[in-house]
Amino acid sequence: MASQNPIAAASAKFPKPADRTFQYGTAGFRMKAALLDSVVYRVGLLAALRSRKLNGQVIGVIITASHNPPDDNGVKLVDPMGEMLEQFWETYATILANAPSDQALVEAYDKLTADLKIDTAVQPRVIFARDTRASGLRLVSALVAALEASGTEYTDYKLLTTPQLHYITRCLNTKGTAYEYGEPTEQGYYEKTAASFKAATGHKKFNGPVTVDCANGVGGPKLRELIKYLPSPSEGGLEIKVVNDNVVEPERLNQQCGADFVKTNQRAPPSSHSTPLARCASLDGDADRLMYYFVDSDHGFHLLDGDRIATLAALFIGDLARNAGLGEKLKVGVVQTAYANGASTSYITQDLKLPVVCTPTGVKHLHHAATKFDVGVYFEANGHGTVVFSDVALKRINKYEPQSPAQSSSLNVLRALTALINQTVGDAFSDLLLVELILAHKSWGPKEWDLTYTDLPNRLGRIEVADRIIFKTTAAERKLESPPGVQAQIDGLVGKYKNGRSFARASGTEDAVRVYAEAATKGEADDLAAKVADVVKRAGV
Ligand SMILES: CC(=O)N[C@H]1[C@@H](OP(=O)(O)O)O[C@H](CO)[C@@H](O)[C@@H]1O
Ligand SMILES: [Mg+2]
Repeated sequence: MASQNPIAAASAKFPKPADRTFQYGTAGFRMKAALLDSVVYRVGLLAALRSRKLNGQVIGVIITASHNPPDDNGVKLVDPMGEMLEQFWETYATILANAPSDQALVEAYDKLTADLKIDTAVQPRVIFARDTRASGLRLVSALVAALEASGTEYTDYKLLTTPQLHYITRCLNTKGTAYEYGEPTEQGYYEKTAASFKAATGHKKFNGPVTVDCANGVGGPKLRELIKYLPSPSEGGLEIKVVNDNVVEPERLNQQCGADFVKTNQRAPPSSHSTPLARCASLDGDADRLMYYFVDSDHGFHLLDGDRIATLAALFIGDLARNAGLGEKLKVGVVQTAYANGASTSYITQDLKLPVVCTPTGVKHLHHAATKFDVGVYFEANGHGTVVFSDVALKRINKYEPQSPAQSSSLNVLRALTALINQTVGDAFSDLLLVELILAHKSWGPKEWDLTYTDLPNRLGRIEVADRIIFKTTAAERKLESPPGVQAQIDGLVGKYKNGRSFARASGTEDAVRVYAEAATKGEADDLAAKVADVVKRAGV
């Protein structure tokens, strides 16, 4: 009988809103927190199934809505190696989330168990954490109800940044193997990060402090914690000034601050009192994105976004590999999306002479493409990214016998970087420390970094249409194949602008079509974006 089934009984406490259809998208499930209880309950069930299917490996669940407003929330699953949930399982998540009743949910759960040949004797294991949103605790209780109803062993890591939970998931699943990733605790994360940062920095000097805007999210308290493990400024360590770290008033999360504010508005948070050439950085609400910026007395605000972090990392790691004597043996490549500034792509191919791959939007696509290189540097322009080292690359780096003191010192830095950089997912903390140590090694300020190439002026717009699904893309989202004829119109417009490039695609996270345009001048980029937007509007009615 349905009422005796523990899954149905617990589900009754988290009824699905009848008028809603949910979709596990690019960022998991994300929406107004008030709508999310049934979804989180069902994601808990899916986590149990996934862990059972993978022989009891630990699955991570993170409750966060990243850069979204404070009254949103979201939930995402983390696979055993700390990667995003395998794409095929997104469909199963969507099936469970949309089962119309408690009984239908049990049937869907049982059907998945049977179809996927899941051994019900396997003990599932799940870990979870949340960001600082007010709704987090309530949603945790829905998750716990699912884990208990499905007989899952679980650990609540309470408040963590998203990348910390990815790190711990990988640590737990690699413990005792040749690929052991680290201590599966928050403290283990700080210790590994701090030790490798110290080793990679050596005796290099930091030129003044970096101010970090924490979006009033979980990054604030966690960055303060990390700082305790880093060498202090009086010992020659990096001075990190933490700002926008108010988590006592959760309604301030991502408000007038944070990485998304800075990227979208192309200006510093109003609370910033930065002096010329001082390094500033902004995290997003779950600390997996990072933006840098500075002001100078001549030109005002300069944004150093994900493209800049990618190019800086690729430049530095390419040089290190060559100087260590591993230049031929480590193929470094960069992965971007169509939103990367065209000037960054030219800089990577023409100046750094490294290959660039363009993938569709969404970190999972970039991450996957990056693993095809020995050293794959991937970043979205919005500041989410990391560097992944293949197993072969790690072996080469660890086994290589340096032939000179110069090779030895480069090799040591490279080895330290493989530990510093969070290989599971973009991590604003390890990316921040990576940028800082590169600037210290090069004796660069933000201005020298900015001068490596000049961004093409660009414009990103958002257009609401009746049905965005009709906008179908090809060529890693750079061309529209439907509606018919629209791409030809866009090509016609682009051809009229010097250095013009533009594309339109349906957003995966919002009910809108995004239009991106770049051109030789700001005026032309705006003009091109407006004309392409008109084409999209006409096609979208
Ligand atoms: C132009 C842009 O910034 N798009 C973002 C946004 O995706 P859309 O599919 O464009 O809505 O959200 C994704 C998830 O956070 C992020 O990966 C991506 O970079
Ligand atoms: Mg985020």
